[in-house]
Amino acid sequence: MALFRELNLSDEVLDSLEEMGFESATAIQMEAIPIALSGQDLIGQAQTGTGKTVAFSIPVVEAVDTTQHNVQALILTPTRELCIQVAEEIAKVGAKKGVRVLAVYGGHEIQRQIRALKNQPSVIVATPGRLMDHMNRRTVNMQHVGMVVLDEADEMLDMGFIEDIETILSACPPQRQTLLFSATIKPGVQKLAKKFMRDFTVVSIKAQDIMVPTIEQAYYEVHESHKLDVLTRLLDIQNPELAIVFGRTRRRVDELSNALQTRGYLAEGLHGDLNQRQRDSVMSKFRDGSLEVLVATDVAARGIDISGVTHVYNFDIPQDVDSYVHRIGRTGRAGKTGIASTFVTPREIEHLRQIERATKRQIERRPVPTVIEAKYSKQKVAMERLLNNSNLDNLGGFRGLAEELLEQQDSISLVASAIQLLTVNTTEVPIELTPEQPIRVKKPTYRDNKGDRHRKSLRPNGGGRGARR
Ligand SMILES: Nc1ncnc2c1ncn2[C@@H]1O[C@H](COP(=O)(O)OP(=O)(O)OP(=O)(O)O)[C@@H](O)[C@H]1O
Ligand SMILES: [Mg+2]
Repeated sequence: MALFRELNLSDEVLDSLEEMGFESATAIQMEAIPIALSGQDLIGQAQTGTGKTVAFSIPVVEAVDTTQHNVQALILTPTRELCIQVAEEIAKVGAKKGVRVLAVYGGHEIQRQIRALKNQPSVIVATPGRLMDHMNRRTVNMQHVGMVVLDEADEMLDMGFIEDIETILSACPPQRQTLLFSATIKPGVQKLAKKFMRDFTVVSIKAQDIMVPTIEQAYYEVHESHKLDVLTRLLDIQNPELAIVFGRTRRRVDELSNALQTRGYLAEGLHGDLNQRQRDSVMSKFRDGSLEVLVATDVAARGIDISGVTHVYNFDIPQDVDSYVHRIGRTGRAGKTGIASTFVTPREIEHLRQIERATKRQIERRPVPTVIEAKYSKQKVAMERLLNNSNLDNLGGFRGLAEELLEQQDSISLVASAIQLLTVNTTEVPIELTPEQPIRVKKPTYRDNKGDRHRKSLRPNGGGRGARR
């Protein structure tokens, strides 16, 4: 590993990186940063969670001239949550240099964005739809944009976004530098990218290494009607710090998050039908740990970086391989370990095999855990909670209460009763979810402006920007 100090960066950027706790550069950072600093166009592909954001944030920050008051760099992201996250990361890298960064995304009050744009931030991070809105209102000036980054580039050049991207790029100066990043860049994307880029360099990891080695992958063969029970058993047994559960549709996410709440889990849903305030609130609760389970559509599949996510569950098997790679990549980030479990109905086994072939990794089949195993795990967790209660030496008034109880009952019965109460079994409260159709054939998908994925066949009047609005 190379140190950032060896990469010829400005003192301000080095100071910021130190503040962030980063000393050595990851592989993609080591390779991509010098190329980007030399002014060349670049496609950067590296596994999920390996620091692509910093790999483009550093060249962005180095390129900014803070004495100029205009927009000099533009970063595009496919979802609002990622837009906010990337803007925060660039602001951190640019902190010592005093780089001003603005996140411009849909669902956020537009007048406030217009006022903020008038202050001429140096860097804009945007979702395409909202940026186009500002372009149409002439509330953003892109004449001085010297650098454009497409994060999740393959997704951005996918059919749902491509027209917006073309419009945005043609509003930027042609001599600008263009950087593309994603964990999944297929040759088709490179071909398409030629349209937007000058002579470009590709920095890429080998195809067989696409899967992050620190993510343990397993699947469970489960009938549709049995998925909820299996999920709650796994949650009890695996006891994640934070978990993301992916469902196929918005309805699925709503039903599943309600069901998990009913069964006593701190769970909430995230999808494109929620308003932005709800989306922000769910994300901030998940980030600060007051929510343990985030139930989401593919809107949370790409780029989202939350360090405590130890487990990912594909409640519904993802539509395609890329979605699988990105979804499970929400765990096992920055060298940490993670566990990804996928539920597969009997008719979807062939689809799972396709994913295995494409990722060149066998996904281990695991037996569905039983009620007894789940119960035993819950009891173990309860016992650990009693034993490791950090207040054990400082129970004050509770000791008096305990003495009072011990006058009436023997100690074993009382502790047993405490364990029982701590493991109240809400886990198997019967709840019915609306079944989802099994996935069999692979169909192209598109993404609407709320960030959710749809089958192409559902798309009204066959395409174009209009269909997403
Ligand atoms: N040089 C570094 N040293 C230590 N940690 C780092 C370094 N660079 C980035 N990180 C951390 O690694 C985590 C993952 O980074 P990032 O979100 O940029 O991954 P990514 O490659 O963009 O993944 P994805 O493909 O899922 O978007 C972040 O928490 C980030 O702060
Ligand atoms: Mg990323």
